[in-house]
Amino acid sequence: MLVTSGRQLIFSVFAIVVLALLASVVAWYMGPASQRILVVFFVSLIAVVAIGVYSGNSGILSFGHVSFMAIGAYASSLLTVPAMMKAATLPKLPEWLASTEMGLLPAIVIALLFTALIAVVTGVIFGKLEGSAATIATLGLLIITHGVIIGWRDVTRGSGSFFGVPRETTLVVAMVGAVVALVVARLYRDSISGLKLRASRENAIAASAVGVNIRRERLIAWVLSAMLMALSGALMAHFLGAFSPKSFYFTVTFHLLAMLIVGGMTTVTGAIAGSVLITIVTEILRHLEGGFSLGFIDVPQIFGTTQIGIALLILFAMFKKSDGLLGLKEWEERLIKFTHPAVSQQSLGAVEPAGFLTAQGMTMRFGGLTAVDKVDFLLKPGEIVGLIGPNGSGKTTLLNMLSGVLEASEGTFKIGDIVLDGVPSHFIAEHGIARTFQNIRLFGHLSVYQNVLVAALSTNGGEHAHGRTQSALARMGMSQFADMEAGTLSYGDQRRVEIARALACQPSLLFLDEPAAGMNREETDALMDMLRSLTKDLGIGILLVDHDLKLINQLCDRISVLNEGKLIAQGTPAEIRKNPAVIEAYLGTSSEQHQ
Ligand SMILES: Nc1ncnc2c1ncn2[C@@H]1O[C@H](COP(=O)(O)OP(=O)(O)OP(=O)(O)O)[C@@H](O)[C@H]1O
Repeated sequence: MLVTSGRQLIFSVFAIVVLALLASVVAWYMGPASQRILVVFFVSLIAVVAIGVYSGNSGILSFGHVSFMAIGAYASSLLTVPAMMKAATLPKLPEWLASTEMGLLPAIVIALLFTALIAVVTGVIFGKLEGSAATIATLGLLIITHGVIIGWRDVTRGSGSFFGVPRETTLVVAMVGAVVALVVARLYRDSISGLKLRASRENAIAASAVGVNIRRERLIAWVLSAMLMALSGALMAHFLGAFSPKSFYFTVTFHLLAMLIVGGMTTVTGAIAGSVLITIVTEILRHLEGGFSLGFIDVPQIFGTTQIGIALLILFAMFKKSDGLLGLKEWEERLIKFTHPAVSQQSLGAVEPAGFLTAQGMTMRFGGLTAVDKVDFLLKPGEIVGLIGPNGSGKTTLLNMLSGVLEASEGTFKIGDIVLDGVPSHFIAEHGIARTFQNIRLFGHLSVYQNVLVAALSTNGGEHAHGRTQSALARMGMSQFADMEAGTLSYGDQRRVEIARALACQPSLLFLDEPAAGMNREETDALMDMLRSLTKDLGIGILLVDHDLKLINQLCDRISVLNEGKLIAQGTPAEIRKNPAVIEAYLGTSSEQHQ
């Protein structure tokens, strides 16, 4: 299922096809040299968008994708090289492979499936890593694959040239391959999976907290991009007719990443622009590399001019346009307004009868510091419980444990009968607990609508996702901001979007970490009315962390008080106001002044 307007996609696909056809016709008229350049461009473009599918959407730069290109090249070549040639050049091949002689299309299909298999295995392993650790792991993949290819002589001819590959990648074949890859990448970007992955790139903790299973989404992108890389590798092999392990190593990795980084990693438009630019620059510099004359001065041969030129372009992009020349939006997203589907709004009440949240002995240690110490806690649907305490008393840490953002050092907690100890936060969101964050965690470069839609799509099986999204935005008074980039909103509006996003999960329990921070008195009062209506109309239970004691006193049915990680009091606002331990630890000498 797609999450963008059909009009944008139709324009995008139309433009891709027209541009590819136009370029092919022009190259056809210009002769064989231009055709060769265009074939290499198309095949490289497939690889660039392929890396973009994973790196652009997940935000994890991959140095290892060229491995899949190599696997595609060797696999499809082994399946297509004539049996006689294999008998002469690869005498130790297993019999079934030695006698196999396929056409290009079936060979590519099998090569892609084989690559997908390897990608599933490596993706599951790498999925455990985050950020730069994941990037370094992909570098390891490149080096290991290269080593395996060199070492597996009986099948690959080791470091020698693998030749005799049928040259079947014509201009038309390369063009069709590129169009397919571009359309797949474009559709993936605005698929449900693509949107969830882009949300996780913006903020992984928040994405998980609204129900996104980040590992699963990364794996999907990894496998899809690996298959596109294999397509590129296979087409390259069948264009060159001969290649070696060196053809799929650092140099090509550098070129492809340069195209992606310079153009813009997150969009298909950026991948195309970067590929065009780097191809043109490479062609120009290749001609100049051997030395040239400016008329009054002869410039001598400078070894590595092309690489230096490309590296300078990367540096320029990093300094001046860190999101790439084309930025973070597709061209059609800039030109064509997204119209939200007209759907009936949905109730935001929990689908299933909600259970109590019960927590016992919750403890969190950070090294020698015990931030939360054996805290018991209860939250029922339909009630509002305040959690207060001086700065650093452990409120946010407790909330993080109960929402799966942090794994407790000790203690157990459950919603209804479902034990939630040690489960990831997307699992907790799927079981009816939604939250907001003290330091706002929106998906800054996604629209307000997309921010909320991600949550709706990731919970309750994604049912009526647009209806829930529109209901949540309407309830928070944010419908008119739906198309704005979330990161551009004012502080107070961002907090409202965060609450709308949490509501779209149809939670039975809602944790709010300082929701009134950054709001003026009027806005805070409006927020109070809204929170009351959530408990009254929808039966949602709210856990409210805030330093605004007026808000807490007026709104909460019960209050729990933490001090230095320990629960020092629980009771109604009236009881808490009179509690001597609270007065001493938190309220100072007089409780009245805080009412
Ligand atoms: N990831 C962490 N690593 C180490 N120490 C941490 C971490 N998170 C919190 N702490 C420490 O745990 C203690 C409790 O912090 P926490 O943020 O939960 O308090 P809080 O009551 O929410 O404070 P505030 O009202 O200022 O938000 C503090 O001493 C804090 O420095």
